[in-house]
Amino acid sequence: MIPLYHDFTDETVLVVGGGAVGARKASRFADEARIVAVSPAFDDRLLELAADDNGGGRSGVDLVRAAPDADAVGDWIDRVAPALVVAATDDAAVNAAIEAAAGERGIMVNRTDVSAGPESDGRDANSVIVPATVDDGSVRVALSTGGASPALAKALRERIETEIEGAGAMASLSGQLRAELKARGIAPERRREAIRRVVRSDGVWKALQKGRSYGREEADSVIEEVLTR
Ligand SMILES: C[C@@]1(CC(=O)O)c2cc3[nH]c(cc4nc(cc5[nH]c(cc(n2)[C@H]1CCC(=O)O)[C@@](C)(CC(=O)O)[C@@H]5CCC(=O)O)C(CC(=O)O)=C4CCC(=O)O)c(CCC(=O)O)c3CC(=O)O
Ligand SMILES: NC(=O)C1=CN([C@@H]2O[C@H](COP(=O)(O)OP(=O)(O)OC[C@H]3O[C@@H](n4cnc5c(N)ncnc54)[C@H](O)[C@@H]3O)[C@@H](O)[C@H]2O)C=CC1
Repeated sequence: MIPLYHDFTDETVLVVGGGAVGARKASRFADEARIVAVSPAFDDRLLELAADDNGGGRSGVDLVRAAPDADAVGDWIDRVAPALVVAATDDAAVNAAIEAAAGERGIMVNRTDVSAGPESDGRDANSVIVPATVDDGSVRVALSTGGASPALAKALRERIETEIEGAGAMASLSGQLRAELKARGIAPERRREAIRRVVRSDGVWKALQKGRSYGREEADSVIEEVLTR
């Protein structure tokens, strides 16, 4: 499995099953995508999500009360035309039918009730795993145990949370600096060396905690040292 980052802006995610798991997945994807959740009953978290989906530039969360059986899930996929389907019912036969119907249509599917494919040595080609994630600004860590232990994915995510603190500010500063060095016409080898030093400098990381201008000052001295050698 190869991890990739996918932008769901302007896309729809169909979540079938409105329990705790369906609610967690819907809430994750609602940051970007329009959500259509289909279920005979909805977790409180999904009801809240749908109620305040007008704020924050979200694309919206639509709740549809229905309980499609295995034969009907294909029609739901055709009607909603999602980029991704999340199979999150507590009915394994329905989840399996969703996976099959999505597969026939070449649509990504996240099956929440199994860790691997039928042969247990892999998932279907279009079957995706939702990783545990940590964000700091534009920096995003995604973590999977290959389905072996979601609880471990969560525990590791909690550890990494403190580890990447400040990475967003560093990404933003070093991104600006590399653009500036390019614009100044600094030779590529020097430029790369300077940026590599900046992102590894404890001094710059520490200074950034005080504020961007302190980080900038510290980074400038690291860069000058490289350029004047
Ligand atoms: C395969 C996968 C499919 C998918 O959903 O994409 C899947 C499958 C299953 N999860 C199960 C259980 C739990 N899942 C969690 C938590 C998370 N599960 C997530 C992802 C994934 N779960 C994918 C693999 C990810 C990987 O590769 O590691 C996370 C990371 C992301 C997210 O869901 O948002 C999120 C943590 C988010 C965070 O906090 O950062 C907890 C912990 C808890 O709740 O405290 C438990 C209980 C403890 C335990 O059982 O481990 C069960 C058994 C159900 C049962 O027993 O009936 C199955 C089915 C099976 O294993 O067969
Ligand atoms: N991937 C993950 O992280 C985890 C996965 N699971 C698995 O995910 C599944 C769901 O877990 P929970 O949300 O805790 O269960 P739940 O029982 O709280 O929710 C299931 C939801 O599916 C709905 N549903 C049932 N039949 C349906 C149909 N035909 N169409 C649409 N909706 C239907 C129910 O009304 C209910 O709202 C379980 O099979 C469980 O094994 C459980 C924990 C974590």
